[in-house]
Amino acid sequence: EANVSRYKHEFLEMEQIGQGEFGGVYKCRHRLDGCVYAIKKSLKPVAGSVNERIALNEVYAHAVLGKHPHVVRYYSAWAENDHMLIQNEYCNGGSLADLIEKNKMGRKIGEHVLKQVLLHVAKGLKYIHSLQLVHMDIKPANIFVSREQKVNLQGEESADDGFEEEHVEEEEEVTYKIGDLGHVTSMVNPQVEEGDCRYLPREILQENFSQLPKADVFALGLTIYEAIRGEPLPLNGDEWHAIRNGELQPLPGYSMELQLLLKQMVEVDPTVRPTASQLVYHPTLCPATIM
Ligand SMILES: Cn1cc(CCO)c2c3c(c(-c4ccccc4Cl)cc21)C(=O)NC3=O
Repeated sequence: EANVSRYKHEFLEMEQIGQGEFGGVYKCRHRLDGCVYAIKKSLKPVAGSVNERIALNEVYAHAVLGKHPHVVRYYSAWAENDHMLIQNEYCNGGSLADLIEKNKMGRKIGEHVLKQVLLHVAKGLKYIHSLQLVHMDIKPANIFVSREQKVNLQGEESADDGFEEEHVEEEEEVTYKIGDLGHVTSMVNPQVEEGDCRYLPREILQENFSQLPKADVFALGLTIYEAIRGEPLPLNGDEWHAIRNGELQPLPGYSMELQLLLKQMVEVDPTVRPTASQLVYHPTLCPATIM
């Protein structure tokens, strides 16, 4: 009936973790499986509207993109009482935008952290692009962080002769995941709903959709550039165009190889930008093989 709510019936709402014109995002515990999920609750879009296309894009994309360590996992979506709800994997470490915000005051985000972000998101993009899909809204707010305590008992595999010191090592494993698939579209017959213009390459604005995967690479390049500088990117104007002419500010304190890679990723000509696959195997990002 109209007012039976699956949301209330199946989930315990713990806290609101996001707010937008679309509605809200909530951290919820499933009453049956006891797991925590992120649930976005938005007003049901008007049939035939752009918002409906974005909402359907998101669910179709999640259904196709299934399970990947660097793409936020989808569980379910449903409609109730004029609302649309989508239940996703909860990432407990906030978003990259939160990390940038936190580092505004304090010390800068370390190069090794940024290389991890770049590598993980490139792996997620490689997977998305391998399915002939493109994300089209890569930006700090759509990269989520999962932190897990990894406890590995040393000596457990050796014969337990009673003399082995049980050595427990606490280490935290951080995983970066691509979220918010509302702008995902097909590479083949694209229905491009432009993402955030701060991360949009010029060719997309000019409706040249011949190299869509390179738009994701461009947006990832500017995402890392912003994480380094800690300054918001321009929405328009001369500074917006300067960046699209490949003019990036020097980034003191970061290696030349990383700065060159970022410049390559935001190249004017999309064919010059590396593919996600080339990024995954890029020597700058691959942990140096100890000779
Ligand atoms: C604002 N906000 C904060 C978080 C938690 C980060 O620690 C968050 C998540 C998601 C989403 C989200 C984005 C787009 C569509 C659906 C969802 Cl659930 C939004 C989120 C999502 O899919 N998974 C999240 O953890």
